[in-house]
Amino acid sequence: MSKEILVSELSTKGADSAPFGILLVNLGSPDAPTPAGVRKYLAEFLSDPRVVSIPKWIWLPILHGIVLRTRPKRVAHAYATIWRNESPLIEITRAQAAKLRAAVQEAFGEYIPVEIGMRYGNPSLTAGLMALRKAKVGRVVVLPLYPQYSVSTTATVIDRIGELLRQCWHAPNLRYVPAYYQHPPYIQALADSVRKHWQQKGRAEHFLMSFHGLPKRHSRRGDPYEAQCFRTAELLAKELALTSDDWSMAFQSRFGREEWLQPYLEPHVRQLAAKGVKTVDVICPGFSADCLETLEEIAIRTAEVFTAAGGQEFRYISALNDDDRHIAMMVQLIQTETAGWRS
Ligand SMILES: C=CC1=C(C)c2cc3[nH]c(cc4nc(cc5[nH]c(cc1n2)c(C)c5CCC(=O)O)C(CCC(=O)O)=C4C)c(C)c3C=C
Ligand SMILES: [Fe+2]
Ligand SMILES: [Fe+2]
Repeated sequence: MSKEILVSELSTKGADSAPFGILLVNLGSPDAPTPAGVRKYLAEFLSDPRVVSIPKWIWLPILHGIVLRTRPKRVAHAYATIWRNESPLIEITRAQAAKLRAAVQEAFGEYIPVEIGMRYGNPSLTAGLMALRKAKVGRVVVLPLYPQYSVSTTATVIDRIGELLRQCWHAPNLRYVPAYYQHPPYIQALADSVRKHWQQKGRAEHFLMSFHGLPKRHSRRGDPYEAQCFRTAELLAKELALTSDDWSMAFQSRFGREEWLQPYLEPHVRQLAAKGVKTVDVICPGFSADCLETLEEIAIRTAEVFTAAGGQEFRYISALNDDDRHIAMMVQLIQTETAGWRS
C-alpha cells in the first residue's frame, strides 16, 4: 500500500459519513518470531532517529555491522516463548479496537470507525489511515497508547503521520490524544487491577512498578517521560494507600552502553532479594498492552533473577489490555478530544 495511494485517496474522498474515525496506535512487533522477521523489524525501529539519537554516520554502521547481525537470533528466541497466532501486542491491540468500537457506538450513539496502526511493522500506520479513508472519515483522532509521553514513542508517531500526509492536498483534520499519565480513570483502572490481583492471590511483601527505560541523555534534553513515570508511580501508590516502604519503581529494557534512567530493574530486584524480601507484586504501568517487555522480560526473565537471588515469588500483574475500565478510559479521552467535532 503506497504512500501515494494514501495521499491521493485521503485528499479527494474525505466526505464525512461518520463524525470522525479513531486510530489506535502502538509500537508494533515483528511479523514472525524468527531471526529474519526480527531483523526486518529492528532495522526499521532502530533506524528511527527519535529512538536512537546518535548521529547516523556513527550509528548506521554499528546497527548494520553488529546489532542486526547478532541481536535478531536472541530476540527471536525471546519472542518465540510468548508468541500466539501473532505477537501478543498486536493481538491485544486488535482486541482493544474491537471493544472500543462497541464502546464508542454506545457512548456516541452512532457508528465510529476504529482502526489500529503500528509505528513499526504491521498493520502499519498507512494501513490504519487507509482503512479510515475507506470508511470516508475526514477527521481522525489518534490515540497513541503510551500513557507517558516520550520522544521515542509518542513524538515519533506524530512525525510519521505528518510524513505520510505531507503531500496531501486536503489532509484530514487530525487530533492527538495527549499522554494520560495522571488521568484519574487511568490511575483508578490500574489500582483496580492491583486490588483484583490482591483479592485473588493475597498481597506480596513488596509492590514494584517497572517502566521501560530511556537514555538519560533524552531526559536531560527535555523528554518529559522520566518525570511522567514518577508521577504515575506516586499517584498509583497514593491510590492504593501504600507507604513509602511498601513500594518502589525501576526502569527496565536498557539498550546499548550509555547511561539509561535509573534505578535499573535487575540490580534493583537483586537488592530487594538481598534485603530479605521474599515476595513481590510487579506491574508495568507504562505498557497499555502486554508484549515482549512484560511477558518475557518481566514475567519470565526478571522473575528468574529474583528467585536466583533468594526471592520466592515474583508475581506479574497484567497490563490493562482490553479490560473494560481501560476501554472506558479510552472513550473518555476520545470524548474530551473530540468535543468540538460533535454538534
Ligand atoms: C512503553 C514505552 C516504550 C519506550 C519509552 C521505549 C523506548 C525505547 N525502546 C528501545 C529499544 C527497544 N524496545 C523494544 C521493544 C519494545 N519497546 C516498547 C515500548 C517502549 N520503548 C515495547 C512495547 C516493546 C515490545 C514490542 C513487542 O513486539 O512486544 C525492542 C525490541 C526487542 C529487543 O530487541 O530487545 C528494542 C530494541 C529504545 C532504544 C528506546 C528509547 C530510546
Ligand atoms: Fe522499547
Ligand atoms: Fe527488552
